[in-house]
Amino acid sequence: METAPMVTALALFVGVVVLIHFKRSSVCVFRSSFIWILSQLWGHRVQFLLTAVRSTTFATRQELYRLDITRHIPLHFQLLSCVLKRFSQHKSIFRVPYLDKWVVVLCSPELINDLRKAREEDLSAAHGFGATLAVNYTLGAGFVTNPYHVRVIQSSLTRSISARFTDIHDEISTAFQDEIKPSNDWVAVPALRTVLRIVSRTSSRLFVGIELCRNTDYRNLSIEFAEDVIKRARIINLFPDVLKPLVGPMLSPKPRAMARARRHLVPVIEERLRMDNEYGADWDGRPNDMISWLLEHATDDERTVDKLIERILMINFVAIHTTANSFTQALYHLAAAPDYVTPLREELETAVREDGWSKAAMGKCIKLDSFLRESQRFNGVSAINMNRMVTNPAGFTFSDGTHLPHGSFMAAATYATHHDDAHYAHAEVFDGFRFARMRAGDGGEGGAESVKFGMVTPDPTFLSFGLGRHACPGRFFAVTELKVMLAHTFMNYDIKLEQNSGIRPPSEWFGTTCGANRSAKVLFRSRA
Ligand code: HEM
Repeated sequence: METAPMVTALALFVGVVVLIHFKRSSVCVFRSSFIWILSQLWGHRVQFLLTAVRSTTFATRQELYRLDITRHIPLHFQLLSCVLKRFSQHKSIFRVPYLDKWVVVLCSPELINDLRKAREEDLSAAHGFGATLAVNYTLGAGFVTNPYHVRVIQSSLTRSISARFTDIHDEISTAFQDEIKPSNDWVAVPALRTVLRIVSRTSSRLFVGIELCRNTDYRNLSIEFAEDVIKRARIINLFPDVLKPLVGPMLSPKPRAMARARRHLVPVIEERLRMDNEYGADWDGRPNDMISWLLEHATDDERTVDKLIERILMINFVAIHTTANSFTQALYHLAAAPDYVTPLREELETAVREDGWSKAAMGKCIKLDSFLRESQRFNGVSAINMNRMVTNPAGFTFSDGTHLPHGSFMAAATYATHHDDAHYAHAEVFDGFRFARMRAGDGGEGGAESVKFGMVTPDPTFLSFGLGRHACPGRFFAVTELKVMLAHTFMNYDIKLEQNSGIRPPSEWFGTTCGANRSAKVLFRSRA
């Protein structure tokens, strides 16, 4: 009985806090939800009309952003992706409402270059990722406060790709054989789920060794944790900051994932720590894997079993789904356009004849590299990349004079940049060897030596891996994995789409995220 007034008071308090929090950002959210429902019912004309009215109001209220009425469209989820895909192809800057904040979108190479050149103390990537992924409650605060895993990936992992190439190739071959049994008949394979298992095994072979990478529960944990982080972060971000410490721990996917990971990783890490403490970091037979690399860079407070497990979960999070989605998209492209297969096979056969299956051979496969880069250009994993927050109390001013205040969030319009005819001829057409031709024509320097237009080389018109100091440090490993997987596929199988229609299964958009089609199957048949 006595608790009733307290519960009512608490409910009122929470209600008021939520209202205050949502006062600014969610007026637009409610309005855009309303617009969305209307547009579902009566078509897109209503949506444009209401949006235009709303944009005018906004423009007169605030002078912060230069607005283009037809392009400043406040929407989220499906509409958000629609906006970011179709309406940001212009040389400007505009902002869109997420459920929890406004995000300023940069649409020209000049503005994106400003973002690339900005000092860390002006624009923070860590705060950008941190807020988007609610890291304090999902991955762990260390992802932002002490991101030493970035150095580990940049240096130790990237340096070890050649030395561990045989393991990468072996794990990919074995995983394909386990997942897609050799058969003279066509076998339908659910593409994305299968690829996720292959990528998870391959990454884990380098990260934690052959035994664990083939353990079904460990493999499922690596896949499921990343999915949980994304889902939970979206929910946690719906709450105002003041309530996050309350709901964050309740919704956190970390405790369950840690408990599950401990079962597999504790013995391995304890033994490694024991050996390192006894013999230093140079003992014979010390595995050349992620655990060793982390220990080489970790400060004392990070050298505990739990902290190392947490770090491995973080690395799995950034490494597995990105690569699996990218590969599945490329696989769909290849299955939909089998004419690419013969030139790809010929190129690979020549390279392997000269260098065997090695990193050097992969480096010589310019057409393969081009095909993968074009697939990234065409789909990517997100409509916007390079999330940053303005951390300078004085705000941030772009080279064109646009000023954003402290606390603003921004990102680069990747999809729109990639699909702009000003940057790519016939940008809406998938042209697998586009970059191979560009590379050959690169001032006569073309061929394997030229890194320009190569898959791992970001530039202001190719943003799949970001750009500048925070460009994806795992891209060298990811690209090696992607090349070996695609090469293994076309050398060992014939592939086609289920209906043999030549139409690539459409990507699935959720807000700004672009995923490979989850339900499509690809047919595989072993080559004679
Ligand atoms: C095809 C696969 C991949 C794609 C498309 C991709 C894409 C990206 C993008 C767009 C960013 C943000 C860059 C920016 O903000 O400027 C990023 C950051 C990052 N990626 Fe990747 N990534 C991939 C694979 C990997 C792999 C395999 C690893 C690790 C082994 C990895 C580790 C990271 C890390 C640690 C960051 C944060 C970098 C920082 O904070 O400075 N990624 N990635």
